[in-house]
Amino acid sequence: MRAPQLVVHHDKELMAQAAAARLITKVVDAQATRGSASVVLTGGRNGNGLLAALASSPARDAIDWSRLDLWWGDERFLPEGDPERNVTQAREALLDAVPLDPSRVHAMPASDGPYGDDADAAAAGYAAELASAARSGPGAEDHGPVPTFDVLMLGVGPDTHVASLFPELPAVRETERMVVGVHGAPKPPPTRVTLTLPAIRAAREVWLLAAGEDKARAAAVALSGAGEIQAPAAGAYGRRRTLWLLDDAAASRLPRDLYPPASP
Ligand SMILES: O=C(O)[C@H](O)[C@@H](O)[C@H](O)[C@H](O)COP(=O)(O)O
Repeated sequence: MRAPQLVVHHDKELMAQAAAARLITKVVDAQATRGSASVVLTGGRNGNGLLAALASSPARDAIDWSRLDLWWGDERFLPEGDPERNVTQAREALLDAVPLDPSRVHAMPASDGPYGDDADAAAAGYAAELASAARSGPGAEDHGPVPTFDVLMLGVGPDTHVASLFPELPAVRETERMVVGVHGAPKPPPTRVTLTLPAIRAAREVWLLAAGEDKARAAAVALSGAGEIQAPAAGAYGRRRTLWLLDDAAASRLPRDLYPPASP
C-alpha cells in the first residue's frame, strides 16, 4: 500500500525497542504461515540500533533463526570485513549472536570478492542471487525477479536518500534492473551497490526508520507528496504496507494532520 502509516515514538531508543518487537512478531507470523521468512536489512544507526535491541530482547528466540533469509538493501562497496560495511556492523549488532543458517545470509559482494572491484558486476551477481531465491522460495509459482520479502527496512538520510538511492542520481531512476552499482555517491564511500525502487516495492512491508532532528526535513518532504527522483524515500513503499517509524524529533516538522499526537 502506497499510503504510508506513521508511528511516532518519543525517542530513538524506544523506537528501536518497539521496532525490534514488531520485527519479531512479523518474522514469527511469516514462519508460521509460509514456513520461512525473509527480511531486508538496512545500514545506519537506526537499523543497527534495531538489531541491537533485537539482540537483547528476551523474545528473540521466538524466531526460528534457521528459517530466516537475510538480504541487504544496499552496501558500501568495500573489502570483506571492513568495519564500514553494513554486513560487518549487522554481524556485530546481532547476526553473530544468533543461530542463522549461513547459506541464508545473503550479504552483498565485497570489493575484494568474486567480482573484484567491479560494482556493476557485483550488482548483477546479487540480482542473480535474488532471482534464484525468487524461483525457489515461498510463492515461487508466481515469482518476479526478486522474492516477496516479508519486511524490508530502510534508514532515511537527511537528504531523503534510502538504501543507496540518492536524489537525482541514476540509481533512483532505474526501472528495469533490481540491483545496480552506484558511482559518485554524495555520502562516502562513493561506490556502492543498491536495490532499486522496483526491488524495494516487491516487499510485503516496507519500514522506513527516521530518528533525530536532522531527519525532520527529510520526513516532511518525503511525506508531503514530493517526487521520488528528488526525494527517494517518497518512492519506497510495500505491496501491503508502508510504515514510517519515527521519533518525536524526526516527526517535528510533519504536518499535524498526517499523524495523531504521540502518546505520553
Ligand atoms: O549507507 C550509508 O551510508 C548509510 O547506511 C545510510 O544510507 C543510512 O542508512 C541513512 O543515512 C540513515 O542513517 P541513520 O539511521 O544513521 O540516521
